[in-house]
Amino acid sequence: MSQVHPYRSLNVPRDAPFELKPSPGKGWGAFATRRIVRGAMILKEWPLFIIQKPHEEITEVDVRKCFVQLGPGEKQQFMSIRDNASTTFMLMQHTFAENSFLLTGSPPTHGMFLLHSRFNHSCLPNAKVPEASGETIAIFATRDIVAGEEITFCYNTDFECRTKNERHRALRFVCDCKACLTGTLFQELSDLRRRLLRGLQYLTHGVDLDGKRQGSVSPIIVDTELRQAAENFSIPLSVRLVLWLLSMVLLEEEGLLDYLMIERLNPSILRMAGWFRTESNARVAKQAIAQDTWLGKFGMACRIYGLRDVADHEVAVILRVLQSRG
Ligand SMILES: C[S@@+](CC[C@H](N)C(=O)[O-])C[C@H]1O[C@@H](n2cnc3c(N)ncnc32)[C@H](O)[C@@H]1O
Repeated sequence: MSQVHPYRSLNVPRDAPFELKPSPGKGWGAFATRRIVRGAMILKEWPLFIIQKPHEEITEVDVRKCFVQLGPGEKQQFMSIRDNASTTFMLMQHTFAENSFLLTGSPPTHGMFLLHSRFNHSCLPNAKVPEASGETIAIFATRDIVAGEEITFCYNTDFECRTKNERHRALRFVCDCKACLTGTLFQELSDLRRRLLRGLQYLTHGVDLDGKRQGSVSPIIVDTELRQAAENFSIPLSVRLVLWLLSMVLLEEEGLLDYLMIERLNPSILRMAGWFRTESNARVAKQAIAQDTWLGKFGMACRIYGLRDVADHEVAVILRVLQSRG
């Protein structure tokens, strides 16, 4: 008689729109049992326990201290978690590291989430786990998901600016999503788009993804003058608006511009469009924002690309102050 897999003992809520089952090449995963519409919450979960420490400082002793305080059923659930559904973890510290999520707050807090950590990764996911602002985390559908489809989210927050090789190095496993399939046109374009997005992020934020100025190894912005303009925020407002809108176009083409990302980025774009003080620029910026599509907004904003604005100096000063405050 075949043995029941330990994951069968995990408490998936009865009304949850997914089931756990094997996902070829990825251990187990979560699969939709019915249609899930974009924006729907798929699962909200409380942690089994939390540890208030930076990730790299969490030790075996820390995890064991939490483990001994669990009830018998909870202990059994913790012990059921496998390394990619097959082998048991050698150390509890490893179980925690692979199956925990960062919760916002200070000091940094990590929670052990038994169900959220059963969802596999994709660089082109159909769901997202937004930054948590409390003890719970939740996963939301970022597009319509059909019954039977695997539900995935992206494990890292900056992957939209990382090429396939960079992503695989960070993941330590090989993803086989559409953006990772070597030898395809989509994959080649995906790498180009994500590399370009990293450059655009540098130009608009004045720092790289890690919040630091670029080093001399593998520079993102090669042109020294342009790099310095980015770093001291002296890029004109008209250029800044076009760069932001180009980022939105590229994210959309890549299939990453979900409603949560729009909610996060759009306020900055709207604010920026309202900063113009040269009347002709302000008019075009307003027209750009009024367009229905990101490509339309970008195309319209290009009409003022490179033009100076009365607000340029003031904007540079504000952005420098904001950056110095972190
Ligand atoms: C947090 S677990 C996810 C659930 C896991 N598949 C399981 O069976 O318990 C993360 C591990 O799942 C596997 N995995 C997740 N996404 C994957 C993907 N896109 N391709 C291959 N393996 C993946 C990797 O082994 C990874 O270390």
